[in-house]
Amino acid sequence: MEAGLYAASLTERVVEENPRAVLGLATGSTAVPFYRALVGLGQCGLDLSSVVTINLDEYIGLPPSHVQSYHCFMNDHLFSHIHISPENIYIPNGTVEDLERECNRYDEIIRENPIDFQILGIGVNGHIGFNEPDDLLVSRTHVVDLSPETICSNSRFFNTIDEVPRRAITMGVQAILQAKKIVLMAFGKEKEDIIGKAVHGVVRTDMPASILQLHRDVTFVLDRESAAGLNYDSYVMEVVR
Ligand SMILES: N[C@@H]1[C@@H](O)[C@H](O)[C@@H](COP(=O)(O)O)O[C@@H]1O
Repeated sequence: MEAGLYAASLTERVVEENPRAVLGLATGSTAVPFYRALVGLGQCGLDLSSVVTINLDEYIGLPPSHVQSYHCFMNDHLFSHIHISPENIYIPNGTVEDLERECNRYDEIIRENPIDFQILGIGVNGHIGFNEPDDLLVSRTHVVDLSPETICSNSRFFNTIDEVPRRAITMGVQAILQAKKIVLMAFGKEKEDIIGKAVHGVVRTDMPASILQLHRDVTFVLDRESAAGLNYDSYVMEVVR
């Protein structure tokens, strides 16, 4: 089965059980096939009109109209293709003056809308959302200085590396861990090492995704390349990118 479709079918089950489910959403190239499949399921009758969506993160300084903002990504890949009311869509606003207030506002939204289903990608350095490797992990929504690895990795979406924002607002690890179900998607050779560490390694704040080992319901949707370091053959259903 195609990986994006597999992840989307897990979402479908949640939405069929609860049409008002709260979906925690991610951006990044890994998520693109997931959204394509979800839009396809929507066209085949899956009713997404009452779901609430809460995105993980947004760059600071990019207006929603900027082509590389996560607002724009979500509109392009999902929201413009499904029927969903705009008041049910939450994405941090990285253009406000008072960022601390925005973080508090976002935590209040998450508190009022506990996440049923969280989609995650993973950064090349093991970040989830924009929770970067550090001496500590922050539980609440916060402003983060992006690491040099993340800036370098995400520069592929910008004309020059200087255009990549240096800071972002991200949901903290508490909201992620409180999601009832988590699906992390990762593809390609460049994710093999971090997937090995996230799944089998010790739980460390300098490998943020390893904290998912503390959650009771996480599904990793991987291709052969990203899963090459794991010994889970008998547990893994074959998916293709
Ligand atoms: N903040 C996002 C993450 O949420 C995402 O997981 C990561 C992976 O991106 P990609 O899927 O393009 O490798 O990209 C960004 O940094």
